[in-house]
Amino acid sequence: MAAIVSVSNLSKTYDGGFEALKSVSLEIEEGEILALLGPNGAGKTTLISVICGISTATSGHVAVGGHDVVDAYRDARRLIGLVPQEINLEPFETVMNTVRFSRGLFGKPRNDAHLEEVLRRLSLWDKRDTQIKSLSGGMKRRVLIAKALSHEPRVLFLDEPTAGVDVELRRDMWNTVADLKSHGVTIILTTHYIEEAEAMADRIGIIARGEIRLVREKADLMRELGKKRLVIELNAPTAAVPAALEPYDLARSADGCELTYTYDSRKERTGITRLLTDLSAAGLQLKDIRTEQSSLEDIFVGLVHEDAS
Ligand SMILES: Nc1ncnc2c1ncn2[C@@H]1O[C@H](COP(=O)(O)OP(=O)(O)OP(=O)(O)O)[C@@H](O)[C@H]1O
Repeated sequence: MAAIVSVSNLSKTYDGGFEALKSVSLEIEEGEILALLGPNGAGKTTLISVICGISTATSGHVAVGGHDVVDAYRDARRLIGLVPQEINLEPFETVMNTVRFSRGLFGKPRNDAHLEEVLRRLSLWDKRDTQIKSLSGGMKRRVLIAKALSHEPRVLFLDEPTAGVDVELRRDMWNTVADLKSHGVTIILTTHYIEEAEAMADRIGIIARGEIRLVREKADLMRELGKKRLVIELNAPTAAVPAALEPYDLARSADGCELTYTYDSRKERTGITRLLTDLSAAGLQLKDIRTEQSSLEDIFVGLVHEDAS
């Protein structure tokens, strides 16, 4: 797949001297859902703002659909829909007029058939003549998406789509995003909910302190997360891992009291039963055993801590 958004060596230093983005490079492929996961203040909104042409970079380049976001601002901006964090709608306007007006701002000719399709897809068609002020919070968020889709963009940016939203609405938003993807929209969303990145994304990028720390296929990350560790506590410390146990590639703790076996929990045969038999044959006595599993949360927290230290 070809990259629809290409970010290269992007840096942003705010006026006060704060470096919010540090040489960020990222390729976003057409049709994918990329989740940018990062703690508060990591630089997610800044990155989106620069890509969308709302904020200017200090150095580096961004191209959307091959158009440079600075030199060919209009061409790039036409391809982008942006759903902001804040609900900024005109309360007395109707849903239909809101999206119609938004489309007009992009200089696109009136196309009510397209707007009908967008509103239907977002379950807002029945509300087309309703004033914004009479809508629920969840519906207002959907109107923001409808507005962002009004001019037929190819890439949709969702900045913290479910911040402060209850669980039910969050799931509703996840379904909406999946549906948009099935209609060929490329989606980049920012979130600090790990669960959200897991639920929606094809790829996950972790951003911390203005740097992209990792970008991986979610499936690969999940495969890694499928790895479990069996920690074996011994009755007495062992000076070394017995030769008979070498095939298990056990890690010995510094004090020799624990041996750790890493295995794939999703495999039919984990090797645990055989390991326990072999341990006892090697003369090691167990005091206790426990399992541990690394999660995206561990990876995330690890990266963020490493950063803070
Ligand atoms: N206009 C500005 N002037 C100076 N510093 C700013 C400005 N806007 C943002 N920052 C700083 O840049 C950093 C990144 O902010 P940004 O809003 O991009 O983070 P974020 O990852 O979107 O955070 P959140 O999850 O809280 O929305 C923060 O430390 C913020 O205080």
